[in-house]
Amino acid sequence: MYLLIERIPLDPSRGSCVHTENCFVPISEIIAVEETEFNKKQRNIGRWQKMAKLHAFTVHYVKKARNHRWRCSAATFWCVDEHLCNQWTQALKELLEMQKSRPKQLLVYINPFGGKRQGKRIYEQKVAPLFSLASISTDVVVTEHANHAKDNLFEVNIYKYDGVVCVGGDGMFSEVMHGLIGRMQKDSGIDQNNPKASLVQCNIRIGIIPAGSTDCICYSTVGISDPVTSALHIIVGDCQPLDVSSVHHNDTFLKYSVSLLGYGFYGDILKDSEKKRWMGPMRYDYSGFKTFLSHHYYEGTIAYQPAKHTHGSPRDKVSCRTGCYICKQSEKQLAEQNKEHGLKKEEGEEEWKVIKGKFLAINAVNMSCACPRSPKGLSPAAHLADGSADLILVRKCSRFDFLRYLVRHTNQDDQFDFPFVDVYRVKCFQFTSKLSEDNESNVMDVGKKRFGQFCRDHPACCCNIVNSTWNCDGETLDSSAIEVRVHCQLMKLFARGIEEDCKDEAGHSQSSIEQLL
Ligand SMILES: Nc1ncnc2c1ncn2[C@@H]1O[C@H](COP(=O)(O)OP(=O)(O)OP(=O)(O)O)[C@@H](O)[C@H]1O
Ligand SMILES: CCCCCCCCCCCCC/C=C/[C@@H](O)[C@H](CO)NC(=O)CCCCC
Ligand SMILES: [Ca+2]
Repeated sequence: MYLLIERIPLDPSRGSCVHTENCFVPISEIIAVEETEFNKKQRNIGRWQKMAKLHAFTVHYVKKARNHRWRCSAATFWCVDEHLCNQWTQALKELLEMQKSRPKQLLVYINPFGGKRQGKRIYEQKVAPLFSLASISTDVVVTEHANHAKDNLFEVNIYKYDGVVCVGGDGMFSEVMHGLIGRMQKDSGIDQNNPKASLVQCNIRIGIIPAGSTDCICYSTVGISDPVTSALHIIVGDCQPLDVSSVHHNDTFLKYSVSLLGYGFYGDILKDSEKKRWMGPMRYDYSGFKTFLSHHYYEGTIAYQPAKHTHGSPRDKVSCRTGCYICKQSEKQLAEQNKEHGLKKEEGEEEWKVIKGKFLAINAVNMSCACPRSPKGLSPAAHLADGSADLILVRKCSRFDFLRYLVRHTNQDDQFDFPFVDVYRVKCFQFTSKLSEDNESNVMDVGKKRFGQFCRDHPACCCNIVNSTWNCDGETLDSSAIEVRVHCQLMKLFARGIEEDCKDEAGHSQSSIEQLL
């Protein structure tokens, strides 16, 4: 159902400078309806001036602008008949009440130190007024230390909320996600340390108000990193399911990941950049440049099981978009497989592919990982909710070739069209570094551990005999040997995926409005 809003010049004698503009607003994209005090002095109401009393109501609605940006716009409708005005207000309010997916009560966590340290200001100035306009009540926690939000989610009555909002970057989102998923498993008696456990889906949606350094999860699921746009997606009650990878080492749970699990290049950048947090988002440019120059590669073995249930491929030219067909099909396919065979049997039966090599980077991404630095992301055709991850292996190559590969993160060219880059769509994988293989196979050879940082045989070859670290959504992992499994649609966001290109509708008039339906 739509509301047609037609803006017409109120004063025909001045009509030349006030243009007519029509738009259809789906009821689902109305933010609020308010009774309005109509103040004659504020407006030149022309032909209406002689009338005694005007009654008015205002509809606040989502206005879609360029590049997936949403803004809150308003249209005031007025007439002389008070009863008619009340009927309209009432009818629209009832329609809004029927939008059951809209949140009424939210738990908000603000990281005051994420990104440029603007989280608190962004929430107070840009988001809180919109929540209040939409009659959403909130409990707000400004975090005092790392893991505050995560620990808090194990203590509060989460079931009284329609969603949890995090104001911060990917690290803050990760905290809230760990809190929510961990809490759900605890309440259902599921042991997270079991890598084969069937995890319980988390139906409490998370909203991300971007205020971090990369904001990759927000950008990849909404199409823009913009606090007002994200607040509006929360208000209208959008829902985007999301795949989550669990990461284990030797039957011990390490972390969940939704964006990038990166070893080598992205792990090294993260490790170096953590020491430079005071630089803010610039730390990634500094550490990125340094890591690029160091050109370290790492030896190891990867074993993976291909994601046969999904129709897509990482080399597809089409991307995951709102209402994605591939995500829906993959979910159905997985559910059927699990019903027929049971998870353990099915996984046990399928073959593992094994790859040994020297790698500059190993990137496993559950989503495109698009962000302002890389608008198409590390795997442009990755899907948000298809139960698979794209495993990208960048083998040892020259600095120049690696630079060519990195430049393709930022332009339209195919990132996988290089002889030293391979990409696979997988449902699970394991990685062991050469160093840990050697240590395991020859634990008595303590001499190996005593070498300095670089390869003894080839001091200038950049072959690192220490391990790199895994970058797990912007947090480092303690272990280099890991076992990863994708859990299809384990959680949900207040988002709708990236919408197909919508035309630019920016630049509406602020003139008064007459109701036409
Ligand atoms: N009050 C706090 N003091 C210190 N650290 C905090 C606090 N609240 C949260 N954190 C931690 O700060 C880390 C980084 O935060 P956040 O992700 O918001 O910003 P960022 O790292 O700049 O951005 P991005 O993750 O997008 O690169 C998170 O891992 C979170 O655990
Ligand atoms: C010569 C031009 C070369 C330009 C290369 C630019 C490449 C940019 C790619 C960015 C990919 C981001 C992937 C997302 C990772 C997040 O989970 C993580 C947490 O926020 N961010 C980083 O690790 C921060 C990673 C930042 C890397 C710079
Ligand atoms: Ca996926």
